[in-house]
Amino acid sequence: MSARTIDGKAAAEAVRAAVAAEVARLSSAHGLVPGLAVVLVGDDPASAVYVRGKGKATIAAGMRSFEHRLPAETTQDALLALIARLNADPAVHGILVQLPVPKHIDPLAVILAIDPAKDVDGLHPMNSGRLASGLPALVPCTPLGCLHLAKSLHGSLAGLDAVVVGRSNLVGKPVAQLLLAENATVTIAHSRTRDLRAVCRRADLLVAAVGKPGMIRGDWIKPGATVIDVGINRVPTADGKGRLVGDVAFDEAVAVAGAITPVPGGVGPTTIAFLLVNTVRAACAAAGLPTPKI
Ligand SMILES: Nc1nc(=O)c2c([nH]1)NC[C@@H]1CN(c3ccc(C(=O)N[C@@H](CCC(=O)O)C(=O)O)cc3)C=[N+]21
Repeated sequence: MSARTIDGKAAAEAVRAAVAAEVARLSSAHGLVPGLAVVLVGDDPASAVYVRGKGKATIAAGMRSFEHRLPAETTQDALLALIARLNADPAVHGILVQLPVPKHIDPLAVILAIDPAKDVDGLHPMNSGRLASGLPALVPCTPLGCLHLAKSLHGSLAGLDAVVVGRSNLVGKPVAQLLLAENATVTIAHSRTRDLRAVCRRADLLVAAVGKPGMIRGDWIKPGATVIDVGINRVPTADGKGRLVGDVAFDEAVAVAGAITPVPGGVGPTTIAFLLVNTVRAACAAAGLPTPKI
């Protein structure tokens, strides 16, 4: 038996179409054009690709895109000064500073400098705390994408055994909070978890967010389980170009799982789609309009 491959690209396209429709409505009914500022410090080529992808998707949805590419030697003070300007700019509703930042910059200082109302990455402790407390919050985009894919497959997640492998502030912890809010029974596993294979094998829904290519093997998966692979790892190939693989050994897992997200074409495209959703939500909140239903 072979698992169903979940089409993240199609799911993302549907979300982006809904965003574009909502943006058109906001613009004609309220003169509100949501704006997203993306800040990239340094010239990491992989990061530059994401920034370009985000900029294109933002324009295609009818929103404004503000890109700030700063040299790698930019000081922390200069970056904080830019964030202060973006916080004060009424045309900017969402701010995303691409991570990682160069070593001489403290990422926490950057995250704390962003106005929580514009924090479309959901990394400010105000937003992560609100999420954990069950209050309205801006939630990180990758976890929103994971939840969207899991819910479109399962409908209700209530009572499912969900195992999240990875405990980052950007993915592991918020995805666990979202699953808990959907009434799943949630285990957060990580590199120090004893018998990780046995823990993973209990999962009806397995979310892999560790950043280690192919670490989750076929025999770690309960037959018929849903597997959401968040890993985006570039591994070398003979032609020198490299290719993207997830944290799950896909060829093994596909023979065991009930449904699985591929890499690329799984969670990645939904991340960008929910970045647009978060920007529209932030814009509506700033304008005193109700949260849109997307
Ligand atoms: N503050 C911050 N927030 C982030 O959300 C953030 C970040 N920093 N730093 C880098 C990572 C990485 N990331 C990706 C988003 C989409 C794809 C994506 O769309 N990937 C495509 C393929 C892209 C390709 O082929 O190169 C896919 O999986 O199908 C990948 C990676 C967001 N990140």
